[in-house]
Amino acid sequence: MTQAGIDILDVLNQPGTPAIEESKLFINPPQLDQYNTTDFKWVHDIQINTKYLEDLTRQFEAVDLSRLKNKKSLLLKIIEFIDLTTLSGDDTEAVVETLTLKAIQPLSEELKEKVLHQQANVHTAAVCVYPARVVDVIKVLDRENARDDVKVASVAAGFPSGQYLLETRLHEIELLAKQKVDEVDIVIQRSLVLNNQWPELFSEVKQMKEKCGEKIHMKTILAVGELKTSENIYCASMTAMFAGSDFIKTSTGKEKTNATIPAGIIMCSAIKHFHKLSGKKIGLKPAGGISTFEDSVRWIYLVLIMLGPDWLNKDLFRIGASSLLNNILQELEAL
Ligand SMILES: O=C[C@H](O)COP(=O)(O)O
Repeated sequence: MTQAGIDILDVLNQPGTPAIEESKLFINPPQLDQYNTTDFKWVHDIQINTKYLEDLTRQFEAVDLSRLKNKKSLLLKIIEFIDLTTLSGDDTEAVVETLTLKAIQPLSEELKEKVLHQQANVHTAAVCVYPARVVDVIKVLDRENARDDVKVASVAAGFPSGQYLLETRLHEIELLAKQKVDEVDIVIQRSLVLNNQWPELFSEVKQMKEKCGEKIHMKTILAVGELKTSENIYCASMTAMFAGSDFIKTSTGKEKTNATIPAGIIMCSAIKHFHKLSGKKIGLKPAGGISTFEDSVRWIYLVLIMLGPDWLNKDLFRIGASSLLNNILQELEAL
């Protein structure tokens, strides 16, 4: 991309925009009408065209995003996409209080004056914590009268490994539902993918969604860095969506490899296929290692190109991140 001042929503028509021929992502075009959640035979026909995936990844990574116009509104938009996260063993009530206040009011008075003028305040989409810290988030949101502004999200289902008995994992979600969280980020048991136990994966995720009910949005973390193949990422994405996930999420942030562009391409393709099949729009949440403006814009751009502008709202797109917000604030200060 060589022109100066290109709006993110104009990039579709710019030279240098990756021209996606989605069917080329697969060696044989996926037979969507064969997909089912009973015998899962279709899984064996999925074969990703690695060379095309590499080409596309290169194209996405080569796009020059440094000349985007209206950086300020893009930075503010990114704040609204963030699930502001702390997932540490040493999280305390005080740590979570500070984080939640930051989610409610990320901009200092001075910065607000500088960049927002008379506009309404900006918040992050959610605060995301371990189950034991949910109570701390709710306490602050209630006290600040901000329960409608920022969602309460908890990781669950034996996060981050998923290596707990199903009964324990389901019970954890049940307890979170009683605490009235808005969103639950469950993690799958990777062994079910690695051993091709697709009906079992479907059944587990479905039971988890049943514990969430309709009101609680369930984001399913695939831990793509541990799924070994692109085919597994695609099939796990489809299975999670068939099982009722409202979002699919790349990573816990604890794997050696977290959110990557090739995984994002495959997940977007699965979301597109699921939309074609069911008419339902499922959200995407890249998470893990996303810490800069450039990282975030690249994901926004990927979603825009692969899924279209309809997906660029916080009901369908989130960025899970612990350190991104501070960097975005620094970028705003530097404007
Ligand atoms: O879900 C969110 C991730 O755990 C955050 O990962 P991060 O600490 O690399 O930003």
